[in-house]
Amino acid sequence: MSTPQLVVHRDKELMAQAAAARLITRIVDAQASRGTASVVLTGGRNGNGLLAALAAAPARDAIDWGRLDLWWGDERFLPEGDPERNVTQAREALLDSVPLDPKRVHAMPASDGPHGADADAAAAAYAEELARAAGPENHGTVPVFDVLMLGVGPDTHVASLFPELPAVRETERMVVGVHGAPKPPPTRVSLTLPAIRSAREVWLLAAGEDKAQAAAIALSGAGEIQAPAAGAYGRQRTLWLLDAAAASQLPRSLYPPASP
Ligand SMILES: O=C1O[C@H](COP(=O)(O)O)[C@@H](O)[C@H](O)[C@H]1O
Repeated sequence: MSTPQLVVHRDKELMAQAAAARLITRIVDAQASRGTASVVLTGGRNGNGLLAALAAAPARDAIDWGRLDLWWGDERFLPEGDPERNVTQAREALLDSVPLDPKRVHAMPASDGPHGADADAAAAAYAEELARAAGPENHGTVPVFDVLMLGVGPDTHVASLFPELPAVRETERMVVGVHGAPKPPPTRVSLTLPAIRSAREVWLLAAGEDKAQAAAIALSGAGEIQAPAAGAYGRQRTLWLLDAAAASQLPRSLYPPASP
């Protein structure tokens, strides 16, 4: 488990631009050392803000897009092309404008896909896809992702792991169907905490006043069942990327306010 590090930016626009720059560097470094890179995307406002900032960054051309694997931390279980699906929003924000290898874009199944409306079967299929991509060093379960990004919900949810729901208690499976989510749509597919923790780096994104309480709770020693964001950490690094509004309720010991 890596201890969370905090980076606080002035506002959400700067946070998105700085996080995009950080992601470019991380991908380029991984491709230089291992030939490929793997990134897990998040849905939500902050995740999509980062992708849009990446799309606008001239340095995006430093990435070898054909040697990048993209995965998702969660998906809203809706028909293909639904505007609320995380992959639809990611395509619009960035993916449609860069030369990715379609075979390396690992979207989670849709509710009108091969598994029909069975979110549990869709989750099992995604777990198999992850297992096929995992090398022997990963013990055959999930790849060691270079960067896994998570938006933090106002209720401390990450991916589609909501407080107290069964998905956040999962310790064996890497991907689960989520039923009865408090945020629409109620049916989702999500990586579990053990899958999230297989990443080298986990980045949690939180911008805006509505995230301030969630960040304060998750970073103040809350349990992961009550505050799923508290259980999200990477093997080598756990990075919270915040804007000043989201950091405004953090204890002084974690983030001292700016001097007058
Ligand atoms: O529904 C979801 O919400 C969270 C957080 O989204 P935000 O808009 O409050 O930042 C997101 O991380 C997750 O991927 C998504 O499915």
